[in-house]
Amino acid sequence: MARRAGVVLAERAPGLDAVTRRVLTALLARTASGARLLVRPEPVAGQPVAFLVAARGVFAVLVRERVPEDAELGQVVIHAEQACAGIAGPRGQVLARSAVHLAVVLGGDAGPPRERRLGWVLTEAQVPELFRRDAAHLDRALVDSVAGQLVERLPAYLDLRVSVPEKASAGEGLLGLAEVTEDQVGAAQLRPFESWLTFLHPQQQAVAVRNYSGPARISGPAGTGKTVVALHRLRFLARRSTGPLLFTTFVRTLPLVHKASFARLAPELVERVEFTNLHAWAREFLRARGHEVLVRSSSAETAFSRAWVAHRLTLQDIEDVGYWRTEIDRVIQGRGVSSLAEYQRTPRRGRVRRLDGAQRELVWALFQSYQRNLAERGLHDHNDLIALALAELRREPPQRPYAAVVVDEVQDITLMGLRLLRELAGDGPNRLLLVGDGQQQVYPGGWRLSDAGIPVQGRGEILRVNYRNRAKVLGFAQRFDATNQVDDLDGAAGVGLREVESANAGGKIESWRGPEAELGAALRTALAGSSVPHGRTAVIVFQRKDLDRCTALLRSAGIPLLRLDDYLGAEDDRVKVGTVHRAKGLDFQAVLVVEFSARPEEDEEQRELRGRQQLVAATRARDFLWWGTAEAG
Ligand SMILES: Nc1ncnc2c1ncn2[C@@H]1O[C@H](COP(=O)(O)OP(=O)(O)OP(=O)(O)O)[C@@H](O)[C@H]1O
Repeated sequence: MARRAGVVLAERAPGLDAVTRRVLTALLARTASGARLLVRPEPVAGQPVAFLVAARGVFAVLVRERVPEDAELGQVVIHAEQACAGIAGPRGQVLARSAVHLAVVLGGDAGPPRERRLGWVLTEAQVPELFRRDAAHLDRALVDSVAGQLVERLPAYLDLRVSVPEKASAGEGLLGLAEVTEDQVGAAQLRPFESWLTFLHPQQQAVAVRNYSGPARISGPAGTGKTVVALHRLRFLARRSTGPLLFTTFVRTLPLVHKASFARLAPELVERVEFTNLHAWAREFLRARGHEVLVRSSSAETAFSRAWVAHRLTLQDIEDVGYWRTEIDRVIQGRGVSSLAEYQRTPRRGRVRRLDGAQRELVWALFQSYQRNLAERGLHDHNDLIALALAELRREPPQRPYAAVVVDEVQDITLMGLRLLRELAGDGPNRLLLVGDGQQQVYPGGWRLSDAGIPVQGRGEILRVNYRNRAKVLGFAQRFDATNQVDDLDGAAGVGLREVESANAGGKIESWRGPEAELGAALRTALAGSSVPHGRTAVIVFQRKDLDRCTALLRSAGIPLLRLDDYLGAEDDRVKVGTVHRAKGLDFQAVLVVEFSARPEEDEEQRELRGRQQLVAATRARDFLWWGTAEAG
């Protein structure tokens, strides 16, 4: 195949230098197994010598002896992005600007790559990397469709191909066959085809590359691609800046799952971006500044329980212990309230029960006693981590500021967390991006971005097309959209799940209701009857204790499990199982939701919170949603 490719190139592009011809020969040989190559026979400065469209994406190719200066690379990137702008994909989408990669192939005995900001830098021996099948973004039909559109736009480039001859000579035939087989084996091992890596809705694309003069916010209901846009935008920002970038959320495991996605989208940039949850970031930052902060959840719980014993008599008739734990966690500490007088004036957004002055005094006394108990043992809790990091940051800003900070699932971060992020990112253009959906808030206690001094007027975007859930799944989930007004995270009206447009038809829903004793059998039947592999299926519950019950049932049925607490996005054969708090931000091809019907009486706030949690659980399913309700007794 290589020989044929060499002949074709010599005939059609005789003016290429020897190194370029050698590299392009290797690329052209791959067109026999489905890739496409457009070659510029007379290379021009500032433009790629070829465009390669392969399963891994679209590459603008440069062949050089050493890595060119950034100015030239930047010019090539812009040329390539312009050439590809508006290329149509499936379902009304367009080729994402960030799906166009630059590949600089270093011919001869080039030293190690110097800089990878603007593209991939490969030696000749590394060229097969461009064809790795475990990272496929495009199937064959899409490769042809994209290449066909590029051919129309680039008349100066030749559309060159070689094909596997029907009666190949021994050597060539074997090579061709080996490549074809490699493609087929690779295809069988692929993750489900992930079109978001390459194609965006025109509105998603616009948001991914817009220039914002200050902090910006992306909101929109579940499954509208907020995280997808955030990742594409990270790539866009990383290419146009130097220095580190930060992607963070409240949930511990989520940043690592998204890091794996980003590595598929922008392998050349993954080292530039730090993916970490906010508490881990704060702990590391304090450690680097010489402050070891001891946080142990179990000790904090003990400190709180001791405080509760002392104040129970005054507070338990108003609300139960969990309510007051949340009041301290999300309102007092979460908002950084530092005195009783301030607490008396504090708006308690998201909390339905009103508290008068005398009641607030009682809560404050409980809080103080909790603080004393922690201090006596030299301990801190998670909220202290954020407060201490904020104070340290204000005392001395970081030596190497982040070029950009992206915050996902922002609705569950506390007000203090937001202040920390604002301080960290600063106010400059494109430095802070907040992504979230008020409708999916699974912890009570709210804020407006303006409370944290984050102005986003004119820089708020709302996404409205749901790409995740097939129509039937979406229809089922919409029943949980009971809130009449959805907050856009800044006090104005947002968009609810009922208002989204669905991008995917079909889907399957099953529901089950029965005695708890039969839940194990019902789960087994649902799993056995589902055509979705176990590894792409999740079981979601609402509380920790329900998790233990379901885990035990599934284990006793011999079903291999992985807790969502330990799930980092890697593919395997185990059913994922976890609470809705851990399932946030994720999705699975099939989801089995288990609810236990026996619940203590709920007030309005708890009912609303439960509705939001149900909405989050249901919208995690892409194709198949099973909803089980187990009745006590
Ligand atoms: N442009 C796109 N093309 C194809 N699929 C897409 C696109 N955008 C999003 N998706 C699909 O929708 C899923 C949901 O996207 P994403 O997680 O970004 O949504 P989200 O708005 O952050 O959701 P949630 O708020 O529920 O966590 C993705 O995993 C992807 O499969």
